[in-house]
Amino acid sequence: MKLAVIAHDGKKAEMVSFLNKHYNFLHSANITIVATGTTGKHAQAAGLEVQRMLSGPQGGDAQIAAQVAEGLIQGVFFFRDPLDIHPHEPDINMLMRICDVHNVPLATNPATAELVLKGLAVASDDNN
Ligand SMILES: O=C(CO)COP(=O)(O)O
Repeated sequence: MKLAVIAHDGKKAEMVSFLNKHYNFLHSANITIVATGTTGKHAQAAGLEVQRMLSGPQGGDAQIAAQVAEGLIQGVFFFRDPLDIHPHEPDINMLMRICDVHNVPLATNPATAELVLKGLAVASDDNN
């Protein structure tokens, strides 16, 4: 299973601490993590293993949306900063729309992401 993680600048620290907190589960459940460029750089600097796409404003959100549309990504954790403006707002909206079009779980804050991970843990227990 592949999960995408994306965080706006004001939320990158929260994303790294979220991933650290859940790394054992993600690793043991064989979940591959793909990230937009700078989010991925922060995660790698914290010692986490992630695949990096382009930075969000350079097309990283669009690359992740394409993988969602192709059925290659099964969940998206997108910690958005609602208090900041983003030059690539159309790409952000497009990624969220594509998740809805393809019924792919999309968590836009850590509280929802926790619940999604709990659901994945239950699903992976059921499969074992
Ligand atoms: O801008 C982003 C999401 O819209 C995130 O991109 P970065 O991880 O490259 O900062």
